[in-house]
Amino acid sequence: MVDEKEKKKNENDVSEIFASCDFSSLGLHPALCDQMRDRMGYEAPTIIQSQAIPLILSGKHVLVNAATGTGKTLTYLAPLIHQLQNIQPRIQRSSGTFALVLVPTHELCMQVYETLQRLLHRFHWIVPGYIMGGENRSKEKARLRKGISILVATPGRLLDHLKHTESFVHTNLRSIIFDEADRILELGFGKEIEEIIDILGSRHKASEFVRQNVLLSATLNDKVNHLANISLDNPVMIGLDDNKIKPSTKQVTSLESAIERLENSGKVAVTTDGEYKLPAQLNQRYVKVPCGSRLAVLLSVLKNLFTGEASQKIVVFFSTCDAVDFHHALISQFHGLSNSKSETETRELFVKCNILRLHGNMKHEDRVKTFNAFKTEKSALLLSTDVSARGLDFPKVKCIIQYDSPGEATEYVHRVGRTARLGEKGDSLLFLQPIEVDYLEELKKHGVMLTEYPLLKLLDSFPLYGVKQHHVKKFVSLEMHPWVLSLQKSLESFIFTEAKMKKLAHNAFCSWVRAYSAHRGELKSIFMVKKLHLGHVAKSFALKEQPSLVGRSVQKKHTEKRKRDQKTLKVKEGLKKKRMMINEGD
Ligand SMILES: Nc1ncnc2c1ncn2[C@@H]1O[C@H](COP(=O)(O)OP(=O)(O)OP(=O)(O)O)[C@@H](O)[C@H]1O
Repeated sequence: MVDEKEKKKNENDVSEIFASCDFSSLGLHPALCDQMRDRMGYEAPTIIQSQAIPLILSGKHVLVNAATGTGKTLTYLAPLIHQLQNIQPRIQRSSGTFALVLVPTHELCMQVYETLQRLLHRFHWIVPGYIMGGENRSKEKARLRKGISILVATPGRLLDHLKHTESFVHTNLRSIIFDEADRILELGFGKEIEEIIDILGSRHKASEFVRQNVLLSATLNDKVNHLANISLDNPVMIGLDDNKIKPSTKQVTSLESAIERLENSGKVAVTTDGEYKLPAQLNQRYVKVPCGSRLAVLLSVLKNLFTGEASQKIVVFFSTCDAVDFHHALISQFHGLSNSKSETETRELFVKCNILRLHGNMKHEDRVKTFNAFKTEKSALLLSTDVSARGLDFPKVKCIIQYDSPGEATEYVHRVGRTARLGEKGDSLLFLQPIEVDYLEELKKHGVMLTEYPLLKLLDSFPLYGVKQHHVKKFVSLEMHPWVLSLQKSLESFIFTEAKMKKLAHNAFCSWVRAYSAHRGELKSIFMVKKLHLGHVAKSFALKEQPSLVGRSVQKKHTEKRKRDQKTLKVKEGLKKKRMMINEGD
């Protein structure tokens, strides 16, 4: 009976992801369809693919908004390949670049290139290639001189070659794809993109060809408007709800409910206040942890996950590169509770796992190594900044932990989107301090709802001196939980005795505070740096003492301001806090 229910549920999940047609019915070349089915295992198109591929094939400018992990890469690559293989006589390397795919990060660049290579298996005359920051420029120049038919690129490096590589032929360019369009702009590539579009020709006519441009993301928002308006001509919108597009001119029905065409002016205006699409099978939770206990709780959650199941793939997101480095070093070396009774226990790592790290300050080759390793490993823990948040398709990731909050709701959506891809199950856990819980309201505005993680139950399950916590004593607050206290003490002693670790902790502390104060706009009222207790922040890096930030005067000012603000808040929050404490102890 249970099996039947589960089967029915899986069938429903599948019907929400895949369309009930096959690739050939979308108008794609039979050899491409065979390649996708026989070599890549793609039996049927996803719903977004079935909607967008015919439109892209028709040559229209298209704006695609679809949940993470629904196959947007194939949505644009398959029609590109179909269009290029159709050109007679066959295109030649010497004719240069016919299609350009712009992506925000190195890793996404490699990933799209790899998919492209596999798709082109039966079309050897169409040459794929990539250029990106960190790679050897002269080797790239040589490849461009030989000719790349479909070029995947990051914006900075592309602009560099457009300006300085004379042998780069782009007069035949027919399509530009902006994958993760909003992120390209968020990373500050707006000017580069404008210059690129300037050099490559307007959206209307590049040379004798009509240019087709396509923009895609799981979170199209008003940052994209400018880019859409300079690059798209009378675009078709796919997957955008009516309330995300202004002005909306048309009543939509059936298939058209997902396709809204702006007919009056061809201008795009996407609003930010709409709901984001998240995978329905994603189990989203949050955990409320006071700042000083964050590290102990993170390690406890990880220990539990890696002890519970033999193979686990988990990504933990941090706000800074220094924080990634510190936690990576700590988890790779920390052996557990110093006052634990068992010798063997202390010889084992506290969190036993294969640990990897990824961030923008790493050497390009190391980034590539990590990216490939995490893709192929069956069980691993990846600590990362937002460099992994966009578009990366690591197979079988079971859980996403956002240890440092993401800021914009869009980033939340992309981070959790690294799991629960293409109908698979996945969990996510967002860490929030009690002073940050209003962030849940911010997420709610975008239709993102989270339930609370049963943290005390988890902490109670850890044996301390051989006795399970619930046999010891009831307590009221999380900070005073014997397991947390004991773990925190061990972490602090470990850092205190290791000079290298202490240095990493100091750096991580400083950059974390800087990142915290850099929250933008409305989020500043949720993530208020002046509400932070820097001593507690230091504890979250296992530091016994708070390191100097940028000089005593700034620190003093901060403390005075915090004290003043705290006085005012005290009365208001007193009652609320008491209630919270009692609830926590219940
Ligand atoms: N029709 C299909 N059938 C089976 N698998 C598919 C199909 N289309 C794509 N996939 C696979 O689905 C996974 C997710 O695809 P992709 O990375 O393109 O998603 P996405 O929508 O771009 O996600 P994100 O928004 O996170 O970038 C990939 O592993 C891809 O190979």
